Amino acid sequence: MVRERILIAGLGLIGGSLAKAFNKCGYEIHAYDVNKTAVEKAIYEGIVKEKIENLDETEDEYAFTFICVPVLESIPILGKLASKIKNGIITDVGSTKTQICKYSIEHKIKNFIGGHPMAGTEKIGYEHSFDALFNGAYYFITPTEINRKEDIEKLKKLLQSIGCKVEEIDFELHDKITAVISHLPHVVSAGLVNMLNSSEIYCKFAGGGFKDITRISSSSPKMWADISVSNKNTLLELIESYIELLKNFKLSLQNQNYNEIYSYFEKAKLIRDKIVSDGK
Ligand SMILES: NC(=O)c1ccc[n+]([C@@H]2O[C@H](COP(=O)([O-])OP(=O)(O)OC[C@H]3O[C@@H](n4cnc5c(N)ncnc54)[C@H](O)[C@@H]3O)[C@@H](O)[C@H]2O)c1
Ligand SMILES: O=C(O)C(=O)C[C@]1(C(=O)O)C=C[C@@H](O)C=C1
Repeated sequence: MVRERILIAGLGLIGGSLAKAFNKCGYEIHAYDVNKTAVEKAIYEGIVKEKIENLDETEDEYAFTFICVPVLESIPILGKLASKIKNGIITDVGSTKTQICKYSIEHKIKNFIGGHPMAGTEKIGYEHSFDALFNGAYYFITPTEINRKEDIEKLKKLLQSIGCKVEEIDFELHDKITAVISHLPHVVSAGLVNMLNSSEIYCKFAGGGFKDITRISSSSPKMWADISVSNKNTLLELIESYIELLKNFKLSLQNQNYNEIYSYFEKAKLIRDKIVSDGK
């Protein structure tokens, strides 16, 4: 029986995890990456069937194509792939959606549907990928007016088949939401680590609390620089709000207003406890 083919462009943590999940479901995976050793390892492991050397020579033979590279690299790759792939669905996994979706509209790429799994880790590269990464995770898709209904349904079904909870959302709203729950937290986490300035005494004694709140700072600098730049305006607004929030806390502390100080922590505890218990 002929297996449906999926092309993965960018075989790192996310591309590799998708490759492993789809391979398990019976798809034939072809992969492209500037890092040839990642693709070779995946072929050796039996996850990937074929290495694509040059995207300019891509055949129009894929039911689905996933672009899984850092967001600023994604648009040129979409441009190349869209000129080759006319039948199958092209999607991406980038953490920001406005730029790539606007590009697809401007260039009338009807078979492109933006996507973004709300699942990941702080690890980088194919060697850290695993097939269960998306199981039970929310997965945003950001269709636009140029997409065909049947393509949207096809992509949804594929993602559901690897355990994702698929949510359709407008691409600009997506970037506003993820700026709050993901992009600003990464900026803040990196800021807390940078506060240590590599000082030996701080690094030596940093304990569970510090490691918990800064786990995500071990993520890829390229990935986060790209995300920050591509969601610049929303992130700038949020940084202003966050500074305001810290200023208010500072004022409460300066005024020794115990009730306000208490409320700051109490409010956070209530919201955070609810997020955790709802997610169970
Ligand atoms: N890591 C996460 O938690 C997470 C979660 C959801 C979405 N994302 C998004 O997924 C995408 C990939 O992130 P990742 O975590 O897999 O990163 P990664 O660094 O693990 O993998 C990226 C892969 O892309 C390859 N690559 C980079 N530029 C390329 C290019 N121009 N052409 C071909 N290959 C190229 C790299 O060699 C690497 O193998 C990013 O857009 C990111 O925003 C990441
Ligand atoms: O768990 C982590 O390490 C992540 O940073 C994952 C995380 C997130 O911020 O929640 C990172 C970026 C994505 O676009 C989606 C998920």
